[in-house]
Amino acid sequence: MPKVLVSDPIDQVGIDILSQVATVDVKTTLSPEELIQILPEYDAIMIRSGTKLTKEAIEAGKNLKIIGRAGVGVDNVDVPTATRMGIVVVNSPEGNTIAAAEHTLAMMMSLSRFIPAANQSLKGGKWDRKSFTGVEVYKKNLGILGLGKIGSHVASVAKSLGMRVLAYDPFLTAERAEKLGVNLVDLEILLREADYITLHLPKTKDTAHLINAERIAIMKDGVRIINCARGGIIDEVAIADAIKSGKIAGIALDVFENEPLEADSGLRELGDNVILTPHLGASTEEAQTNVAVDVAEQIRDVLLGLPARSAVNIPGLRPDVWQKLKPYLQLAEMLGNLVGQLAGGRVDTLNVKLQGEIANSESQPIVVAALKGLLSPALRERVNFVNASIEAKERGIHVTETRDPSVEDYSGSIHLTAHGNQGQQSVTGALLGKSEIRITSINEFPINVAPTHYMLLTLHRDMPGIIGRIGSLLGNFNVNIASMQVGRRMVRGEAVMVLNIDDPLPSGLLDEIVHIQGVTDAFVVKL
Ligand SMILES: NC(=O)c1ccc[n+]([C@@H]2O[C@H](COP(=O)([O-])OP(=O)(O)OC[C@H]3O[C@@H](n4cnc5c(N)ncnc54)[C@H](O)[C@@H]3O)[C@@H](O)[C@H]2O)c1
Ligand SMILES: O=C(O)CC[C@@H](O)C(=O)O
Repeated sequence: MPKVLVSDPIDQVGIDILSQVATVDVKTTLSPEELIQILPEYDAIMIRSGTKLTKEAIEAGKNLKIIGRAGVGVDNVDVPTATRMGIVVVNSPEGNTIAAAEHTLAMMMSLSRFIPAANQSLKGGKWDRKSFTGVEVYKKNLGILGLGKIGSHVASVAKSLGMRVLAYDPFLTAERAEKLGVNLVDLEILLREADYITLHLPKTKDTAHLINAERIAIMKDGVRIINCARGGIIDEVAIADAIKSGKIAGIALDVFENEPLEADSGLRELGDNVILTPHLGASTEEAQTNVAVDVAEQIRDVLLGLPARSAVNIPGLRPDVWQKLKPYLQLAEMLGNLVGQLAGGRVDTLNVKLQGEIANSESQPIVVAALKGLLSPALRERVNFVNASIEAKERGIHVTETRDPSVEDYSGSIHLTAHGNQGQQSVTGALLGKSEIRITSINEFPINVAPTHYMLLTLHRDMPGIIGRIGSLLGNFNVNIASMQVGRRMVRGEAVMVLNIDDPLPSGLLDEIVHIQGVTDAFVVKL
């Protein structure tokens, strides 16, 4: 049984799913050192935002196949290291959308009506109504930074509260914003016009300290800010200063530059107009069930050899799409392996052409499969679907993609062309029925060969006697031929022969074959 480590509190439903296929250890109080010490034992790890999977931790996880993040943000995972090590990283992109949006709205209302402070005051024995006169959100401007899943839900609720919604999101189309009934504006306009500003974007090098002293200075006096996205998008020192000066009327933070927030953080000292929650955006029963199921199912599937539906470092495939593409992925991998062996030396460019019924399919997984096949003779089990693209890039292999739906020889086929330091080679493959793989051309010579473990390929002149001579040579060396195919474009022109052989070719025999008169080249292929 594979072993899965659950290192943050996860809903029991997730543990039950994992237990169907693995031994599950739940250890939620590990120090970073303890984590590094035990990670080599595990095939998978499931985390929330508490566990930090640093480069060092991931490198210690020598047997890890998958990292499951029960939530959206993967900023606590060193994804490039995982990718380099061929570890799939999956998340739950939608499981906690509503929870985070509702927490944001609750923060906005709490800021407007001083609910936490009024509650504290009343429980402290007072009946103070004067200190807690709030403001209405009705007819106010809400500025949303990042109009993705959470931002969009906040926008639609805010509109129904009678707010005017402005959004800044450089990656969003004007059509999408219009459909949401939101005014898409420049950052500066949003900062100048908003009465409330809420953040819903990822933390990247471009968004770090996006809200800083300079940008606070151009905001309306009395603005209220909410951050339920990620700590560090706001400069905490700058907002604390702006609260103290009265420039900002209120701020509600669910996320912090350092989590857990330091016990002596200055933010804890600020007044009633500052509301702090300990990263609770995703903490609803419903969201925790959603993310646990979503991620546990993906870990279970990957441990069973199935694809993940929302991997962040490989193309995620829906099960129905995967069922359809699976035989083509196997075909692409075999063809990549074949064309790489024919190319012999270094490959600089690989063209992947999707033909017939798959011409309009998602190409990325097929390209990745072809690259995995291409690199597998050199990298063996070190290359997989996760790191094939990176490994190819690091080796300077440039990938191009083309599509031709008009090719109708087979229902769907894949054509690969590899250019390298030893020239150009091309292969085509198709499926017979639903899943039987056939090689249907080599260097544009039509053939129809079922690939086998050992194959001998020759390029030769189509003339009497050549095939017999090659056959006798193999017989002399006790190599058994299982089947044979010849492809040619014209009688007595150039031809290709593919022999499926039962045994590996003894050393020196290939050289003898190449020296037969009329043979221009010969290759031994091991698939
Ligand atoms: N507090 C919590 O517990 C909690 C829960 C869930 C999600 N989150 C966080 O909330 C954030 C949003 O999550 P989501 O699911 O809506 O993500 P999403 O990917 O659906 O949306 C993010 C949006 O940000 C936009 N964006 C990216 N860079 C930007 C930039 N420089 N300026 C403006 N917009 C930019 C993107 O175009 C996208 O539309 C993430 O940081 C996520 O980690 C927090
Ligand atoms: O794990 C959590 O509770 C927080 C999750 C949240 O930050 C996310 O990005 O999905």
